[in-house]
Amino acid sequence: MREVHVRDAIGMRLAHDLTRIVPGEFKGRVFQKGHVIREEDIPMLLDIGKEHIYVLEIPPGQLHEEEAAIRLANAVSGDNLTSDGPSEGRVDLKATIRGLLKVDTEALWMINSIGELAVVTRKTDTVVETGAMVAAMRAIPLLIEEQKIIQAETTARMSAPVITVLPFRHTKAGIITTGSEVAEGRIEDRFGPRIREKVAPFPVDVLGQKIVGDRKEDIQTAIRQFLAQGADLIICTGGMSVDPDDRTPGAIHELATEVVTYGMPVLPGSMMMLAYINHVPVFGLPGAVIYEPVTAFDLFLPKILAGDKVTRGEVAEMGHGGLLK
Ligand SMILES: Nc1nc2c(c(=O)[nH]1)N[C@H]1C(S)=C(S)[C@@H](COP(=O)(O)OP(=O)(O)OC[C@H]3O[C@@H](n4cnc5c(N)ncnc54)[C@H](O)[C@@H]3O)O[C@H]1N2
Ligand code: MOO
Repeated sequence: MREVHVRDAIGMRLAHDLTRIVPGEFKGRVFQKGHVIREEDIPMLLDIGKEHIYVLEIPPGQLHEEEAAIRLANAVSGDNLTSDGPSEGRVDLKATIRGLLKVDTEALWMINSIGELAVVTRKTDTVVETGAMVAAMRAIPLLIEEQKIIQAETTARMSAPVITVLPFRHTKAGIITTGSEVAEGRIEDRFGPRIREKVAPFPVDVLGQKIVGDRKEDIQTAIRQFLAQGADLIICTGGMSVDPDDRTPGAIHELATEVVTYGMPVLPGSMMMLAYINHVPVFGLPGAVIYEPVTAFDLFLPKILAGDKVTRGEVAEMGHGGLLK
């Protein structure tokens, strides 16, 4: 901090907040710490009795925490985000839509390894509401080496973007329910209502539900019919485990252009299948989805509805933290 005459302080930063008091009318902050003094501020400064003020001296090659936070936010922010601040040296990123938060976790790790700065996010692949705070960032010291921010900016540019929110797409879904016990009316179908409940928070139109038995050909005919109707998501239920009547995985497998996985390191829901027929994702949901409140299906559904392609690598990573129950 250095003491300077106000007339010499133009372009310098205030070292602390300045308060004005007008009896009966006003008491509060008129200039904020870090504020860059402009020519037009001088009359007000003199009005509140400040002929001399303390300014922050920023040596070349250093950045004030607020500028550092603003630059970090600009560097990491992708689509559907707005920034808020700086306040107390921190800039926040908020979602401007309801969607799926995507964080490039590797780039984030690299940025946070630079030191003396912090970029903090919610977990990637979480559903975020409009207006929700999804990330916050700051420099740790009041003055930070500009080189560190440049390094963060370079890392962010290579991964573009580090943080983004994907919108949920308008999706037409077809439900195919297998199982002779349901087709023959021995038990009441519980899967249809369950899936409608799971997709309700998203822009999904359910084209319909086809109740088929355990014949592979019937499951495949139902899949083809939904594709012909323009379905961009197909959800098959039941018949996913090891019994002779469990024909769903085979039926999907034969029609699929890509099977991402049959079985995954998540419990409950480990017998789930995810495949693609061209660009249309196809789920095979195990019985556990009707019984358990949260399963593998809940982890994958938002990604699929945001059009985020699921890879085998991501599936394998889910074992860590995949014990949901
Ligand atoms: N020996 C093994 N047994 C089981 C395995 C395994 O790997 N080896 N996996 C277990 C897991 S995990 C699950 S989950 C379950 C269920 O898997 P399925 O998807 O094959 O389910 P189903 O056999 O078709 O049905 C199980 C149960 O749920 C009832 N069900 C099915 N669909 C409906 C419906 N639409 N509405 C109402 N109820 C429905 C069905 O009647 C059965 O009672 O397998 C474990 N076992
Ligand atoms: O597929 Mo089962 O859902 O792991 O319980």
